[in-house]
Amino acid sequence: MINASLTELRAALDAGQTSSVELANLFLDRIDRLDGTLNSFITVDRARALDAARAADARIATGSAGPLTGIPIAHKDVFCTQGVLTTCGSRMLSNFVSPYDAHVVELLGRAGAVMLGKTNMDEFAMGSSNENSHFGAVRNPWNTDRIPGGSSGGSAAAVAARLVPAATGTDTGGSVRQPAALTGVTGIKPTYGVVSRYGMIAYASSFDQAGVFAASAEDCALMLSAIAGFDPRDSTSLERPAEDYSLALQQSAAEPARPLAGLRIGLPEEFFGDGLAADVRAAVEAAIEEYRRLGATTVAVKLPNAKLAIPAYYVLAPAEASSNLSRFDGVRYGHRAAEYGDLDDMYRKSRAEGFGAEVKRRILVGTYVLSHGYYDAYYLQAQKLRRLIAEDFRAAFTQCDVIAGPTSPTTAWAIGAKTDDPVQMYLSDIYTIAVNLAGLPGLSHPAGFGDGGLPVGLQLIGNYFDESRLLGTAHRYQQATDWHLRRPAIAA
Ligand SMILES: NC(=O)C[C@H](N)C(=O)O
Repeated sequence: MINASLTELRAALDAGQTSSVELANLFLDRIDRLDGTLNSFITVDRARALDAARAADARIATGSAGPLTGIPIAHKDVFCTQGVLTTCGSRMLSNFVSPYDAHVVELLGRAGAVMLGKTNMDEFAMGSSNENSHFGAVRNPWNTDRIPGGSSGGSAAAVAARLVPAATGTDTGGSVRQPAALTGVTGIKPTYGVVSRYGMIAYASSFDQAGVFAASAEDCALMLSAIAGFDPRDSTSLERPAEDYSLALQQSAAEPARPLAGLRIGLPEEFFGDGLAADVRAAVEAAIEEYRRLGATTVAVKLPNAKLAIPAYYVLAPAEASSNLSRFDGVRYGHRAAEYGDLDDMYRKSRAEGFGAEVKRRILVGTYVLSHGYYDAYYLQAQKLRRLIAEDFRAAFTQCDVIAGPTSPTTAWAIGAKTDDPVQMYLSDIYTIAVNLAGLPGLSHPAGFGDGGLPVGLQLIGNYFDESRLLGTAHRYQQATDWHLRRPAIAA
């Protein structure tokens, strides 16, 4: 049961072969047993999970279950959960209990999914390795000396280790796709505006987008269908009719032996240049060969400004973060220094104590690039680069339907290997961040293994609102391959 797909779990629940309470206990017991090593959860709420599971079982008994009713899930600790701790991986919010649910939490709750707990993450989603959490580093289930990627590393590691069958994440600059790649699971970040940001603690609001992790594209489609759709409480939520992303997966192919016939895959030369590790390149090229075998054609495309994505992002995201994080002042909620003089001293001490080093670095950078005299030189320039990068993708999509390449230039590195070098850390998102700058959807799926048996991910990038095509493409690949079914020993 621990390796079952969401569809298989649904069938087992509906047939009475298992119950939601049984499933919740099964996965909660795994968390108890294994998460001491992985540290993928910040909060586990057994009592609440079992209450929700009992309610799900009652609903299943009446025949009114939806696709996710009774299925255990976990939420990244960036999503507000009423009555349950929401820390965002920070000391600043280590005592924060939200008075309301995030939109994503509300929708999955309404669908009857059973939240087991909240997953570990880089503080305020700032990081690419999950070493920036106030609650300690998360370990990669494939090799516990390695990082799982970040910032949604807790969700990715928990799904990879089968502590939970599916989980939510957020992707501001790669935070769903990169950890999905490094832990060997499937993850999708939809088009900016497809999922409401209401109740998702803001980092860089023009980039922040919720996404999901699961073993397969098929499972991700079920999760994404549950959380996508217009929400008037988020001003950037798009007024589009809700989509059922599973439908695209069910369509039968005109040519069964070549189910991807007609699909044009763009391969950007910039994604296969210097800096790409040989083992990752080999796995990704083999996966692309498989795509060709399935009927797709490949075409060389150019993203000439993609190399500027990291510098642009690391101006814009900190700028937005410096504004968003100004709300954490110790007055209404969050950490407040125990001793202080006047009000300014209280602010200063509360923020100095509440935020970790990377968060402080970004607040400083963000404040600097927005300041008088530097705004034009940095912030405005970065906005222009953002436009150029989006324009590159627009041009590429006149030649192809999806873009493919590696998700991450390397496999998971050793814990501590990049903590002293923030630029090296930032560069690990070299292939993912351009997608956030453009607001496009992106997916990462397992595509084999590199040196040391560490997972490699392949990234598929789609045009705006092409989530169905991304999921459908990955699904065809997964029907023909079994990388997504491989599990680390911890899940055997
Ligand atoms: N939040 C993210 O998407 C992670 C990205 N590496 C960052 O630190 O900003």
